[in-house]
Amino acid sequence: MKIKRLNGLKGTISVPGDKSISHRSIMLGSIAEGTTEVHNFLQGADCLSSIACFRQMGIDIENNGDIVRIHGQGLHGLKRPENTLDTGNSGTTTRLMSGILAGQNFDCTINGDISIQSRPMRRIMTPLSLMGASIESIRSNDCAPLKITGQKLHGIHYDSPVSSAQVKSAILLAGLYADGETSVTEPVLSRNHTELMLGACGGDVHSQGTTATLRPVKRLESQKIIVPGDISSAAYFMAAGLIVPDSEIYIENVGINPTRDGMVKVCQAMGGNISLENVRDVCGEPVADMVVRHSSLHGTVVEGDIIPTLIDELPIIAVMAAFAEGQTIIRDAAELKVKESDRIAVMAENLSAMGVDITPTADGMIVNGGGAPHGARIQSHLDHRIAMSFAVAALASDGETEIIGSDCVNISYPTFYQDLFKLAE
Ligand SMILES: O=C(O)C1=C[C@@H](OP(=O)(O)O)[C@@H](O)[C@H](O)C1
Ligand SMILES: C=C(OP(=O)(O)O)C(=O)O
Repeated sequence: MKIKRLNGLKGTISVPGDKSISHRSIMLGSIAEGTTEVHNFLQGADCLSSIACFRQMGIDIENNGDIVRIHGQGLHGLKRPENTLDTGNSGTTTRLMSGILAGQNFDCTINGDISIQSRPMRRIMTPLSLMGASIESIRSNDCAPLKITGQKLHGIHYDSPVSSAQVKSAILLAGLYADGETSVTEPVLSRNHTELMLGACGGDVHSQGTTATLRPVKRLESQKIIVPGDISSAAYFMAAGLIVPDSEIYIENVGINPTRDGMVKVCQAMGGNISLENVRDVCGEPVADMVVRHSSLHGTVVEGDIIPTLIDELPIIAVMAAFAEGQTIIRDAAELKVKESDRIAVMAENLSAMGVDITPTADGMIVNGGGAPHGARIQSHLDHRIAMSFAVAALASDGETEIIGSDCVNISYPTFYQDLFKLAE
């Protein structure tokens, strides 16, 4: 993909459904009683991996592109898969599904692509083992492939060393199969979609501060789920609207759950002209429309409790920092190293190639903005968030940018390039 500078992005955009909520709709729908109907399901490769895995366990899932219907078989209705469950590129599928598999009455193996095979799984293996699960890293490297032999589980209280919704959710989902109460305390509150969605389908779940507590129930009920637009996908349009001169973009139907909305706060802290309209509730999740106008940005510090609320947006925040006056410091974000790529190293490599003054640190990066980034050959490292971030950077840079491995946007946003270039017509 080759991209040149553009001016004046204008128009209305509706980003696809939230990835986190789409995954959870498949998992909870599969173990609920009755048919779960999902509207605005994200048809990205990651969520299709979740569908494929639960189909392999005997769940009938109809996907007509507009509406996904999951014919749930109840908490104990999954069947032993004949083959390895393939989670593709999806950390969310791998970790959340492991929690469910830990409590089944069968054994199975799960594995994913080369990136998944290097992402840390010890973070779920430890708490699930404390619950009585049998979960083994087949290559003894704490990564997938994982062999999981379902067991009778017991409830635990777990003090998680990381603020990770995937860890928290794996434990809570296993807790559905435990003989007592399960609770998780995390250092900083991470996204709470699992708690909200479990509550909506009849789960007994309570949150207080950074602790979520679940008691097992006999059954979960199916739901109609309307998935809000993904703020992590909207983030590229927020950034594009702010850094591309003469732009004004209206982004419709964006989920603004307070455990996910750090990007809006950072845009505003950098001087971005971004406002929320029509704030409403859709299926228990807050949703808004956004108006974004080109702005002169200045540097900021992104650290502490806000980090989990924008963890996937840090690559595009680093791009905004490159176009802002002054210094931006990102810290407390060591988690970036264990995503689809090492997002600290890859942002440093690629922004440097564009002539940006960036220093990677152990838990983030320091970007000195105000230069004039120029086009370059960008390696996506097959990380969708990296490809999308540099497509936006390219629009405001001199010359031409080539993104190698640009197709990986398919993971979370298959129509990304069409949607972006439509705003320039
Ligand atoms: O629970 C989820 O849906 C997700 C949680 C986050 O990961 P961690 O829990 O590993 O921080 C995020 O990066 C990922 O894109 C989706
Ligand atoms: C980290 C991400 O997803 P996952 O962990 O599900 O692979 C992401 O989408 O940026």
